[in-house]
Amino acid sequence: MNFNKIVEMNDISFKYDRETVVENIDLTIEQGQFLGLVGPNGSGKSTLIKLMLGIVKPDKGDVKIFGKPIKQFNQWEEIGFVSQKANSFNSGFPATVLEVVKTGLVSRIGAFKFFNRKHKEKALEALRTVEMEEYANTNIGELSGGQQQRVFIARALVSDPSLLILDEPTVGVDAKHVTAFYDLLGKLNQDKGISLLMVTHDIGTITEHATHVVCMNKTIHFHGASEEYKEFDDEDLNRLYGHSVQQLTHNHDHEEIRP
Ligand SMILES: Nc1ncnc2c1ncn2[C@@H]1O[C@H](COP(=O)(O)OP(=O)(O)OP(=O)(O)O)[C@@H](O)[C@H]1O
Repeated sequence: MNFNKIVEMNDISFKYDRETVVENIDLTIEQGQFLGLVGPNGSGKSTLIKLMLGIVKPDKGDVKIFGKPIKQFNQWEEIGFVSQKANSFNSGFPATVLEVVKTGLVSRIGAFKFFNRKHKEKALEALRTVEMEEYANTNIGELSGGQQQRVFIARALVSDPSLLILDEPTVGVDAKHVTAFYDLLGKLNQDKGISLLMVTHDIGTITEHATHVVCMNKTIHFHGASEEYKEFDDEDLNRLYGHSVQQLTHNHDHEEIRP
């Protein structure tokens, strides 16, 4: 879609019950950006995404998607979303990879319409992009976590989104496949022109790949170019977050600990 600002969040606050978990957030995602969203556990990252997708409504502030107030926005095929738990199908799940990817077209063609040959081609093309075409007829549950994650990216890509949002996509992905996964994201961003927002705890790796980094802990403490973030020393980071940067780390075994 031809509008430079994909997402605009203006002075957003949100609370579950009585606890405010997102406070006074201003955030814009522009076409072409690859944003890494980092912050400690429970800092509101997933909630921020829910606010962006209209899954929860802010108590204060407004969200615009492609310049339209979120309430009026209805072209949701423009925003692809891969959730944290996408790669957790067990081996008995009765759907092939191709069938899973085709469900990504439902918002475009309607839930009760039939898939045709064109849709199959689209799904195969998305699988080619993530280098999983050869598994089209394999049951999704037979794939590894990393392979399943690629399939879910294909499902999000099949409707040609402008922005792909990924919530901790490397959790459960074998460490040796994480590099290839980032290469895939780089290809989507640079070759296909898809904007990316990725939630991660892997600060070291994300700053190597993303164009921009957003650090949040209820509110945004830093939003700028990855290059700028990489210049920070421990003291700068402690000042940014108001506490030790160690609190930014997570206990996933395969993830890096330090920026
Ligand atoms: N549905 C809910 N009802 C009540 N509180 C919630 C709900 N979802 C999240 N929270 C709380 O809101 C806060 C922010 O949670 P959120 O999941 O957005 O953080 P996060 O940064 O994504 O965390 P993590 O890195 O652990 O995934 C946490 O304190 C969490 O316990």
